[in-house]
Amino acid sequence: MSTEAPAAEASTAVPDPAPAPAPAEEPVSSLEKAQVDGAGEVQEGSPLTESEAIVEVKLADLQADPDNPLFSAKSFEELNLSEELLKGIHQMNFRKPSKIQEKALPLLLINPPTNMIAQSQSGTGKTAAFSLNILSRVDLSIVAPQAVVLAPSRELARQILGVIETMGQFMKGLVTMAAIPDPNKRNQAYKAHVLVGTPGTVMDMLRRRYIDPRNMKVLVLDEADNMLDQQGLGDQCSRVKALLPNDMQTVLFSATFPPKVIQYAQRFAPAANVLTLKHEELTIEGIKQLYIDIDKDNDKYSTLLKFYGLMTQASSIIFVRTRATAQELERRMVAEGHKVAQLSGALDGPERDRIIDQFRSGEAKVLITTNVLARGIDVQSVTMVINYDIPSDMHGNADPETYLHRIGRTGRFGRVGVALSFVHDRRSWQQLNEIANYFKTDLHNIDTSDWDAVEEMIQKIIRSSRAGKSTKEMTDMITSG
Ligand SMILES: Nc1ncnc2c1ncn2[C@@H]1O[C@H](COP(=O)(O)OP(=O)(O)OP(=O)(O)O)[C@@H](O)[C@H]1O
Repeated sequence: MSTEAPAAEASTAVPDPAPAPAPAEEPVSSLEKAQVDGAGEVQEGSPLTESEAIVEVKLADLQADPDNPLFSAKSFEELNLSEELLKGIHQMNFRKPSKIQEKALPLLLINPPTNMIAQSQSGTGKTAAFSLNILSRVDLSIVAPQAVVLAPSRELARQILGVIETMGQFMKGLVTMAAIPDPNKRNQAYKAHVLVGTPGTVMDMLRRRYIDPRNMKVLVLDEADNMLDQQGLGDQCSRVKALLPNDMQTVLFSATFPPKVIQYAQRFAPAANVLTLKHEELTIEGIKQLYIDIDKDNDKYSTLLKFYGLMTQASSIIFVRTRATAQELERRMVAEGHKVAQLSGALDGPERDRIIDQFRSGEAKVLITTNVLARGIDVQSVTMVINYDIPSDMHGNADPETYLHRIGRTGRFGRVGVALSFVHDRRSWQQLNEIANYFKTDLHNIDTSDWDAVEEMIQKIIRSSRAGKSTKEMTDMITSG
């Protein structure tokens, strides 16, 4: 009986089916399956080719601005990385480290290894920071697990695995494996240097001795606040840690560390170097945050349809609260001839893999999903995020952290994006206000009296690059729409 924690989504629908006993994956590259953004692969025929080129050029400006989270004073060459890793980074088209990479890496690479708790805005390259540490510490002559990364969803685990494989492609003999639920593969030893998985599967595999803990050196929790704060996931992470050697380097990364979690995080990773940010510093300037005031709940759907044309210009994600809403929206939109895909924890693993891969490849441009994909998913072509339901907790209180992670699916590493939130009643209005106050950020109302103007304004944002533009200039651009 597997113990995978339920996905972080409101479950008015069926609970997660109990996944089959955890499965080992073939130790083959999952690169064919997982797109790895930043790997320098040309997206042939992609409508984004032009804007990708603009981002390349403008990135240099952003990385030269000390106030920008992408800024760095150093080069990758100065960060004490091996030749193989520098080649991997070069292959991924990374020119300069971001602030978090520049700050975290020297501390992570110090010997004896030190724990770390690190926070940095969404889309600023945290994955590369912890992956470079792992790959620097792996001894290739021992083919046994030496590092394990835990992530809250199978999609994120597969994505991180893809990044590690691309980054480590010049390390001869490197073997990596995913530890995520897969009913077709079971009772198989994890003979790999690096594992990336979901906490329940990793826990099961350690308990059943398919993962040998004896050579383990590094434990990473990505989206650590979420993993430690969620009841099921938190327990599983603690159990994994208890089954690993005591002297593991424990590394916790996230864009958000609410105060109530940080103390627990410090117990989980004792004596850690801590890099944190104020919540006012967390919003990304390149994400234009808009909201639309809808009179009646019933009009939400017809309002959504008005944005369909904009949604399909590049890629978009529509976030809803429950699986049932996700399914319902998909059904209605498909019935009306729109091309949309839907992913929630109600689907089985292979189906989820198929859908996220379709979305990454651009085959599906509009994805309807729940909070299960709110965190970590990196698809550079996402220019629009729609909060069809404002993120809230089980008591109906605003959930600013989830809002930040959701909107952070766009505006990745210097790109521009639009985040549009639907407000339809007093409660959703209060929730959005709370979120705006929490981050001390301005949200702009969309004037629905002239849809052509709305469309033109959003088009302008999607096409523009924020490089060199101050917040004020960007704000003027929106308000002058
Ligand atoms: N130094 C760099 N130069 C250029 N691109 C980079 C660099 N570091 C990372 N990237 C790219 O930036 C994107 C975002 O990186 P990543 O997914 O690691 O962000 P993150 O900080 O983990 O975000 P989130 O908080 O949403 O999980 C990826 O496409 C990655 O390839």
